[in-house]
Amino acid sequence: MLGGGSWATALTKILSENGARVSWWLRGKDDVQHLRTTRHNPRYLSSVAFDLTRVFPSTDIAEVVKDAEWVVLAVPAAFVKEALDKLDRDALKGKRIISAIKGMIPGRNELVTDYAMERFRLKEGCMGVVAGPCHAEEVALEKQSYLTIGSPDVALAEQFCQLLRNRYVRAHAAADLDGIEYCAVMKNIIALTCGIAHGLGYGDNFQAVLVSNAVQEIRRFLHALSPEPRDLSASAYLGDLLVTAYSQFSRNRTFGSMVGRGYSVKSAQLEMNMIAEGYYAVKSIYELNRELKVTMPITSAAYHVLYEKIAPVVELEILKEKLR
Ligand SMILES: NC(=O)c1ccc[n+]([C@@H]2O[C@H](COP(=O)([O-])OP(=O)(O)OC[C@H]3O[C@@H](n4cnc5c(N)ncnc54)[C@H](O)[C@@H]3O)[C@@H](O)[C@H]2O)c1
Repeated sequence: MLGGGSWATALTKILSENGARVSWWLRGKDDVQHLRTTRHNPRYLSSVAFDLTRVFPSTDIAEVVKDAEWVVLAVPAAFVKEALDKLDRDALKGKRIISAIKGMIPGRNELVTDYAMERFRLKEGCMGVVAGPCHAEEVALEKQSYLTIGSPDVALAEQFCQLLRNRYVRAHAAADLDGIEYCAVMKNIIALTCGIAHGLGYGDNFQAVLVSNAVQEIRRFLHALSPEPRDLSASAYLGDLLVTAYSQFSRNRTFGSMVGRGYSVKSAQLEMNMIAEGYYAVKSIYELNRELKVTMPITSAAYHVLYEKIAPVVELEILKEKLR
């Protein structure tokens, strides 16, 4: 498991409680020491106690990966390149890689799976993504949750599902890796925009229209990039969009709401101790769309507010006219 945040902590809980041995890379020495002595991650989901006969925290990423059958990437997208670049180019050879990251590599506007495949010379069939409407906080509380594992190799996806299934986690396999991964990136942009609207005082009526228009925006974008048939009403797509747009645990929505209420981007980021992936996703998707030229009013509005310092109130007035 690579990553020390909430999602890495939640996935380590699920996998280790199901009997897997989990070597776990965390960046901070103090966090590793704390885990080894108290069995708890001090920073994220700190109520979860780990069984240290099955969970092995370490700051040595090469050592963690060395004997692993599966490698799960759960570092925020903004830092995944930095983390993976610590590894030798052959370090992931012969392993099965699952990305649990819902974001793109900043500056490269590349999906995490595409970057990993290129960096480690992997074949597409050895990678998968974890998606679905699932917040780490609810995993910690063992609330009923659903995950979708997307991989062009559906057998590999199904093997990972078997490692995840338990009393409160249902998991199923799907073949649409690109569609699921892009949708997971885009739903964060939508949640962030819902937050901006909420922060400005728009209500539930407006948010419902925003989210329905978002489904159409995602459909157009996915069709332009990867026009395979897919059912966007499935929980890996629509479910994930809904939970991120509406949940109290959605940090993208919280971040957007702070911006809508007048915080600068910097001060909103400083105040949250967590990463709002949508901030980076907006830039990647907006830049990718410069070539694709898909009509994307919601992504454009978020971009103008976050990167061109257009006042949220002005941008939402413009967006309002474009929604149906
Ligand atoms: N939290 C969830 O419920 C959830 C659910 C599904 C997917 N995800 C995805 O999982 C990924 C990880 O998110 P999270 O929620 O665990 O993050 P988080 O905000 O909970 O944790 C942030 C982590 O990033 C680390 N970090 C900060 N600066 C770093 C750096 N320079 N280099 C390396 N690491 C650094 C921090 O130490 C911390 O471990 C994201 O792509 C997110 O979209 C999260």
